[in-house]
Amino acid sequence: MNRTRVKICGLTREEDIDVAVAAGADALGFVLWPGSERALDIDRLAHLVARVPAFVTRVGLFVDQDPEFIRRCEAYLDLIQYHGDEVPATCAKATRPWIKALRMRDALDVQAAASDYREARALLLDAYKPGVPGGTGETFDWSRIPAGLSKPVILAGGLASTNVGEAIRSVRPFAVDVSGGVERAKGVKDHDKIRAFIQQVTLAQP
Ligand SMILES: O=C(O)c1ccccc1NCC(=O)[C@H](O)[C@H](O)COP(=O)(O)O
Repeated sequence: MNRTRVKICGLTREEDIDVAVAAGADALGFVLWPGSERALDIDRLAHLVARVPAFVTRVGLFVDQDPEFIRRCEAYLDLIQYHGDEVPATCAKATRPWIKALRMRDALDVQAAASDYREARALLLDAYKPGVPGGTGETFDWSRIPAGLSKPVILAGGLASTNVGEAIRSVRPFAVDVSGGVERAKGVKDHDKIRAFIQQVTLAQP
């Protein structure tokens, strides 16, 4: 069984990046969608990613945005996270590897989505809240995740140090993704919460 990877999302500050890296984060998420309170512009993205060491994945998060803008951001990113209603053909415009976030609304057929988004490197499964594309801080019913999906699962939505161990034991995801659960305010990470979260992931390994 592989170690569960950890992505810390919604980073906006240098010191939070340093703590996440030192604590063992595998991937760091940067929100490039201007509707978010955690949003960065491209200059700030360039500045922040300059301190990310080799072998830590720089992930850019977009919500139904102009492919040209995404293209310009790609210079600073290793992986694209599509977090809106992008169809597979739109996702395929990226020149970087990409993942697709799926919000777990009742009607969603996860198996069908896994085959539709066949070029995705993973599916990020997140809570569904009408009118909010992501970063809701809410969990969803993990039992809705089908076994044997053809894509690696990145589990997101309302995770924190208090529930991530249970989440890993019940879902066995490829990775877990957290934003609000390691914050003290939107875009301002709590360093103790980051360390506690990654410690609980480590403790949950079989
Ligand atoms: O963080 C945002 O503001 C955001 C805005 C629009 C789409 C997605 C957004 N964030 C996604 C994430 O931070 C995570 O991938 C995931 O949704 C987990 O968030 P949380 O429930 O806060 O841990």
